Amino acid sequence: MTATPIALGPNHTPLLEQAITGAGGELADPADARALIWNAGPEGFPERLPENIEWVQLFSAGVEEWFDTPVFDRHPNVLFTSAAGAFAGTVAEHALMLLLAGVRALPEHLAAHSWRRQELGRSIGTLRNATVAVVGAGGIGRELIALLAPLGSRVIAVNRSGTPIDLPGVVETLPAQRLPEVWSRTDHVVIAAPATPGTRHLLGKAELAQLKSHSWVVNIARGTLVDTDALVEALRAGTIGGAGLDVTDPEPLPEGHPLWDLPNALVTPHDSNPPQLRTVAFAEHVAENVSRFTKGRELIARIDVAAGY
Ligand SMILES: O=CC(=O)O
Repeated sequence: MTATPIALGPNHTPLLEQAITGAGGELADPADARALIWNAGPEGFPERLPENIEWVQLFSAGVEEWFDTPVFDRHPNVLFTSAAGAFAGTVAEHALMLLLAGVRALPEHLAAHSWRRQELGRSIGTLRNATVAVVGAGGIGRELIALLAPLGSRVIAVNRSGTPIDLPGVVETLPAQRLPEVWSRTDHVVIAAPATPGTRHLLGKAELAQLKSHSWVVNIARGTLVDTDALVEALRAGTIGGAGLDVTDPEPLPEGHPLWDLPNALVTPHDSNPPQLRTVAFAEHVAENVSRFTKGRELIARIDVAAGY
């Protein structure tokens, strides 16, 4: 079988070159290639792709910043794929870490300088039999559900269509339009949905007001899905248990922002998928998609331009 010409840019790395050539591709210039593997953000992306490019693989799982560019409109005949799913394992692990840290009162314990056993112990909750709403049951959400199930959590999964998520631990799957029902029914919330105009501030003042005083909110998706000011207000007032945030709005979260100092906020700097893990996972994703492309099979993580992710 002849190798399929694939272009790589803007950064050539031995790992990605190996992923391409090992999966049936051969490195080529964009002018001669059938596909482009792009391992950076929108800046520097070619204004017009050569006509011969049929498929472009993008570098991130969330692609909302690409929707702020004319790239999709300019190339209506090109298939774009994201890295959705490629980093799901590491991001789900991080989400579980934030949720467990919150529910088991790790921040209070870290802040303690004396053996206040009775007082600290009172803040500890459990994920066993707790209802956890996983808002956005795509790649990350599903990985997280698989981690929550052995802990005995009862998951309400929310996805766009409401198509039942057939995984252990899921007690109910709801379509996105029934999200308003979820807040008062759940103990904790994990946000794992893509950033689209429709998901902006899906957790705001009115929604936070329906959560329980022990509820932890974890966001590993995008900061814009949560109304930051409303969250800060709820955290200050103690009307929810706390928030574990790998993503914030704004991002980077400026020094001096209240979220850094609130005792019931746990912030990590969007590093649930750090470079040393991302590089390897992205190369595996590229190898899988190049292999599919060379065999004429359907690619994974196709971007649905109309849906916005
Ligand atoms: O946030 C990181 C990504 O979307 O890949």
